Amino acid sequence: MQTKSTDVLIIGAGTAGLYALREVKRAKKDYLVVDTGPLGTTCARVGCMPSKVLLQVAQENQALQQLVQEQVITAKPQAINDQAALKTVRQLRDRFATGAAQGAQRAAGEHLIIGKASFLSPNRVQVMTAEGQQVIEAHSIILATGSSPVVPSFLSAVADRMLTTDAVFELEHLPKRLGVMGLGAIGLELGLALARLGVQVTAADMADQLGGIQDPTIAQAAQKIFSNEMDIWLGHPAEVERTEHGVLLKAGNQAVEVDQLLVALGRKPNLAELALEKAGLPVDEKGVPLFDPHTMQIGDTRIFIAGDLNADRTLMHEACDEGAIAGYNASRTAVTAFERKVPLAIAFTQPDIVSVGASFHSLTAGNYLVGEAKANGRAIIKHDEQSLIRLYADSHSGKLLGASLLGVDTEHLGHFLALAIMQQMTVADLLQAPYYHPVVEEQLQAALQDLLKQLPQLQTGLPFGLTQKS
Ligand SMILES: Cc1cc2nc3c(=O)[nH]c(=O)nc-3n(C[C@H](O)[C@H](O)[C@H](O)COP(=O)(O)OP(=O)(O)OC[C@H]3O[C@@H](n4cnc5c(N)ncnc54)[C@H](O)[C@@H]3O)c2cc1C
Ligand SMILES: NC(=O)c1ccc[n+]([C@@H]2O[C@H](COP(=O)([O-])OP(=O)(O)OC[C@H]3O[C@@H](n4cnc5c(N)ncnc54)[C@H](O)[C@@H]3O)[C@@H](O)[C@H]2O)c1
Repeated sequence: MQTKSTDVLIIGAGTAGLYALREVKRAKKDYLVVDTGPLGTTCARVGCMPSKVLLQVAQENQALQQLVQEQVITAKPQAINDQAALKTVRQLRDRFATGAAQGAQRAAGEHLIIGKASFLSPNRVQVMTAEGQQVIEAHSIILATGSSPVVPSFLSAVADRMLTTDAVFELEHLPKRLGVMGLGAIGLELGLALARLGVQVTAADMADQLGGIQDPTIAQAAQKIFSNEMDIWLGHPAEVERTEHGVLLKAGNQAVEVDQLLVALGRKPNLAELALEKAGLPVDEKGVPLFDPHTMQIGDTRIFIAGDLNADRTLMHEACDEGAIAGYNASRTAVTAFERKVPLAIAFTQPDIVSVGASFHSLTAGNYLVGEAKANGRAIIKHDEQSLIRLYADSHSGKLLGASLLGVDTEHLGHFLALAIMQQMTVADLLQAPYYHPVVEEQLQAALQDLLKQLPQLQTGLPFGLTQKS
């Protein structure tokens, strides 16, 4: 059996692992990277990218249908060619995934080992490869093996009619009737995309609000908007039953027969095969190692954990930051604590659902104010009649704390607000920015004015948004 030694071993060559690798190389450390394959990252192969391509194709189809309905286009277009639509999604997906896989191969070069890694002891890992077993001894180890869809065992009865995100982008044809279990970001994005391609979608979530939206006013508005496109059942766990021609999706006292089932019940960290017990790591009740989110270090060990594997901030840009932090610290004796960025989450549902900064549940009653604005002219032009944005500000200082947004193109507003929160800007500061007309950003201006009216201590007596020339 071959034994190799290295400074840093990275397990998992996905987004977090590759960002870690960049820092290890910058520190000029010796390294090895192990991945089971397929390379190409979850984000590009089965995650962020194919889901956004599918949403784009679906929105284009929806826009076309709308023009037909308004008789702007009079010749009825042919029915959607689902095989071609799904092939288009795969073609673009393949471009992203191939690019990512080639990037991983280039970055790791001859230091890449394709195989399954598991611990033998705190600094020794065995790797099962096609050629046999290898043992690697490393001074520091970075764990970045990502996550996989949660599929409860009761679904095995309908396994042949069940899809997860690992399979949905491989479909050759669209089902006529689809059941969606779980209305988090995945269930919502994919349920809406498929509904916009003409699939009859019924989606169930046991939570009382969809998309994990915490702000009750935004949650209610989102439910109203998206219920126009698919049947939404909230508040009861979903169950299934096999039928002669499909699957009976049930929740509470509702039931519907569907042809296929998309399971979007969350993702679980890929911990099981790592044999963490042999590394003697401290873990929580779910078996996830206890780590410091500012250093990515597990306890006081030389083992670091980044990306979806730590089940903390399971988003692509967070995986990049966590990988970079882990790679930086794994390459040095002293560990540096890094500031984490302003929280930002976007579901690309058009109207988008955005949460930025302090979440609604984290606000303290009596210490915050809400500024609200509804759809403006530009939103209405973009067929978004019901958008709603809610900004939260500190009731004493007037600093912006966070926001919950529901509206077309609010992905961009979310970034603007994240920067403002990062800079600790007040409502009055933010109103000093120019707001062009007609743009969706004017909704921010309206919500900020709504806030400033409630903050007499920030008012100068001058017109809102204007300052005296010095
Ligand atoms: C459908 C979908 C849509 C999404 N959309 C978005 C979005 O729009 N925006 C966003 O920010 N996030 C989105 N996400 C989340 C985002 O994709 C993840 O947060 C991110 O990809 C996690 O990266 P990672 O490096 O932790 O994991 P991965 O990229 O999965 O990397 C893990 C790597 O580890 C390897 N591996 C696994 N087990 C082992 C082992 N035992 N030994 C060696 N190697 C192993 C795997 O082969 C893989 O290469 C989406 C996710 C899904 C599923
Ligand atoms: N645009 C984006 O940023 C984006 C898009 C897709 C996915 N993601 C990431 O992928 C991860 C996984 O997404 P997800 O949507 O699968 O997970 P999730 O945890 O966000 O949502 C799962 C949903 O399933 C529901 N659920 C669980 N068990 C149930 C049951 N028995 N019956 C009915 N409902 C049940 C939960 O209430 C929850 O709302 C998320 O953490 C997210 O960060 C992000």
